[in-house]
Amino acid sequence: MSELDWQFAHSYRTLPPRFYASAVCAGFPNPHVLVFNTPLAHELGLLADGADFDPQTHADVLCGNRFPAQAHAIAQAYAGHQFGHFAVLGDGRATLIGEQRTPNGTLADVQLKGNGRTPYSRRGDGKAALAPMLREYLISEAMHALGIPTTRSLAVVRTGERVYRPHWPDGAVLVRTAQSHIRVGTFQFAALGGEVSDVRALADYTLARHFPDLTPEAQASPYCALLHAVVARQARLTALWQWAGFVHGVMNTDNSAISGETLDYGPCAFLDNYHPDTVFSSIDHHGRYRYANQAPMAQWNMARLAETLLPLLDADEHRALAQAYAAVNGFMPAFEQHYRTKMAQRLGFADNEQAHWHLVECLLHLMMRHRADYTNTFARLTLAQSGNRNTRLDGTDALFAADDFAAWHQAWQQALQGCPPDTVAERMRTANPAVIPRNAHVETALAAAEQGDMQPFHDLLAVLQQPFRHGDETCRVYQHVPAQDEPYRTFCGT
Ligand SMILES: Nc1ncnc2c1ncn2[C@@H]1O[C@H](COP(=O)(O)OP(=O)(O)OP(=O)(O)O)[C@@H](O)[C@H]1O
Repeated sequence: MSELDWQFAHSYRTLPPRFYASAVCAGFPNPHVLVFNTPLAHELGLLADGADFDPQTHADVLCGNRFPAQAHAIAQAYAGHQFGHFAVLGDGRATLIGEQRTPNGTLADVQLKGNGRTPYSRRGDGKAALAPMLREYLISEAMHALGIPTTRSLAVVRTGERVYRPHWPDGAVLVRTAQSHIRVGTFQFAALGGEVSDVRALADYTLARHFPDLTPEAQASPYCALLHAVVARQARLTALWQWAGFVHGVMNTDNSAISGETLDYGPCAFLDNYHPDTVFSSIDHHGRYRYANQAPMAQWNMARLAETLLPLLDADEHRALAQAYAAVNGFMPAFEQHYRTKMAQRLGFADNEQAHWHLVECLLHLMMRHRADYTNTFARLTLAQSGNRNTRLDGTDALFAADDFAAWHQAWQQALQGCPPDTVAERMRTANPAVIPRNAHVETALAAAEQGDMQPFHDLLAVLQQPFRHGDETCRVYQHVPAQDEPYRTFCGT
């Protein structure tokens, strides 16, 4: 039976000691591995291809009861603006056990989430409940399959103890991997002590780890280049969220990853019917992180990052500010470019010229007016364009029967004239997912898992791992849109 081949680096520990604290092993009574991501283990170099592996024999390591011999477990310090209010935070329920050297030469953080208290836990228990950890596994893997940069999920381990939450649910640990867990909030933490040398140390570390082409050795203005590079990644990420109809729900600066990966799957969810004001988080009373506000909020987070870098940008305050403004102001044009291109592809266009974008805008407006389902509308158009004209999908009937939609459809088909139909259909099939992790289906799978039945979870996961299989019968079950009482707001726990 194979072992997991941990090849750890501990580069984060080269930062000044105030950036982290040592973490200790957990003592869970009866850990049981519920789900293990074998393909990801291969990608990370943890398992050889074809290896005979039983994750159960690694339950103690995967839940944090025992650290691998090569581990130097730490909790990372960070700060963050949470719903606009600044707080000093840190991993209160997470432990970085090491940075795995992957076969392609990069480092990937291996972090346990929910494995108990750390020096940053404040009054929290450091634990996590089963359903939210399985939810993070499911949605992060769905995001990955959709081509959206994200932290990944290696395993979920039920710990064998109950945690103090409503209904005393089972406790669990998620094993999460990431290009890194450096956050905008990590830079805010670095700047907090007032030592420019701390910000410089973190910036240099970030450059070396994520942007090796931009290091001080390679660039005249490495810190300005770093800011531009992070802005570019965040702009692309946010555009992909908008394209997919993903509402992150808690875009605090401590959840904004410098790597440009989606981080923290607490109150997130995907749109059912299209409406720009959709909010899923029950604590987001003013809609700060509503669907339509995600790009401005991501840009706001970039401004917070820029503030921390000001002393490194230029000795002259005005010149530093000018550089910061220029970088942060680059967010919206980059976002628009990515978003419009992806949305034009949804309608089969290769480019996002104004006339094509106008068609997208008009369709979104019609979808809002007719309360049409976002994903299913594009999936139905895709099937129709592929010659499958009679396929009806939930949440699209009112739209497709409307006169204003017929006029739009005619204009769209006219715009497509001259484009090879097969190319258009193929472009649409790859730009429009057939399935997304709809809240209702996710909740059903999690409820079954809480009762000890993991089959619905695995069935849903299998479909989400191949989201572009239009017309597939298995997909159809998950294209069903259950009736909603609340039109635009859904509540989901974290
Ligand atoms: N049960 C808990 N015990 C201790 N600290 C906690 C607990 N739950 C959350 N925290 C801490 O509260 C802060 C905000 O929590 P949030 O839910 O945004 O993060 P998270 O989901 O725990 O972690 P991440 O952002 O890494 O996914 C973080 O510093 C987190 O570590």
